[in-house]
Amino acid sequence: MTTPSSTEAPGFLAQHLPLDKATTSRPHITVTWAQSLDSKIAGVGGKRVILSGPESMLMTHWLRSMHDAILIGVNTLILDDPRLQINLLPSSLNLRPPQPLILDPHLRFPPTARILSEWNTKPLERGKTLLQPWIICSDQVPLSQRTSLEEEGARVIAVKVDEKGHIPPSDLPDIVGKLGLKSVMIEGGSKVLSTFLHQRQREDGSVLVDSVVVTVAPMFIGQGVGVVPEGEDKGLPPLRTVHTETMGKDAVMVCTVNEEDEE
Ligand SMILES: NC(=O)C1=CN([C@@H]2O[C@H](COP(=O)(O)OP(=O)(O)OC[C@H]3O[C@@H](n4cnc5c(N)ncnc54)[C@H](OP(=O)(O)O)[C@@H]3O)[C@@H](O)[C@H]2O)C=CC1
Ligand SMILES: Nc1nc(O)c(N)c(N[C@@H]2O[C@H](COP(=O)(O)O)[C@@H](O)[C@H]2O)n1
Repeated sequence: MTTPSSTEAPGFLAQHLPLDKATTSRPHITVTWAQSLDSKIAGVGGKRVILSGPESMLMTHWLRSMHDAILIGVNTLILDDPRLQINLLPSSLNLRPPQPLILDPHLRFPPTARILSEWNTKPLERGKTLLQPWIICSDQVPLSQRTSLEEEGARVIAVKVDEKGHIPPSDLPDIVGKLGLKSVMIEGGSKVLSTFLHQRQREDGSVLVDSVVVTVAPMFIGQGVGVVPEGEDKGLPPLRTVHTETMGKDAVMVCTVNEEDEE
């Protein structure tokens, strides 16, 4: 069993993930979540549940610190009002905070969201513990709406969407590459996890998702939000576990997508 250090990234993460925030031109994509034993990531109506114990939560903050950006869907932003920071790690390490990225095709982002209000009200923390929230929306959103959110302090990036109105997962490497980001940690929620796991390949034929890091907490949620939405459990990629670690009460699995493992 490992208790992660607050001054050094857990060795198993350093071994398998982009500690140096990736050096190649191909952005590294990690998909991660915390789940219960009955494969739920939140309670009824999307109510946030603290699944991770202190040890695995610290690991998640190390994982965040190892990526250039943290990406979530807009529902998670609205339901959880997350910080997406690395505040469990000591500030003396002077780690650059990861860039918050929100997938929000219709620009439903509430200007009251904590990641924006803290950016606006704590100017001395900018670049230290806080980065400006970047929101990726559809290029069909009227310019006036985009400008209005930019005036509130966010950066809005307009991109083409797919027939479902989603930001196409296969376009993400290109989108983040153009933004100068070399690695992205996708934290959820359920719909975003599902579309990214289902999109098996990049345009060059390589796997879209390089790493999957799952925290399994020894608890049952019962009714709630599944890792992927109901009915979307077909067509998920074969995973190969490259490391399992017990952290406090939780198990943390590091996996890769291995298409050749599929029967
Ligand atoms: N335990 C854990 O580790 C985590 C749990 N959660 C939980 O997840 C829940 C929210 O999940 P969920 O409701 O599924 O919502 P998501 O957070 O996955 O957001 C989904 C929305 O993102 C937009 N979107 C843009 N591009 C895409 C794309 N490619 N694929 C999917 N969606 C896209 C859509 O917005 P639009 O509808 O406007 O088109 C869509 O409805 C919350 O309850 C939260 O607590 C979240 C993160 C981690
Ligand atoms: N690793 C992990 N464990 C849990 O138990 C969780 N509920 C989550 N949720 C994710 O973390 C976000 C909240 O982040 P902050 O604490 O505000 O930094 C939440 O929105 C989910 O993405 N993760």
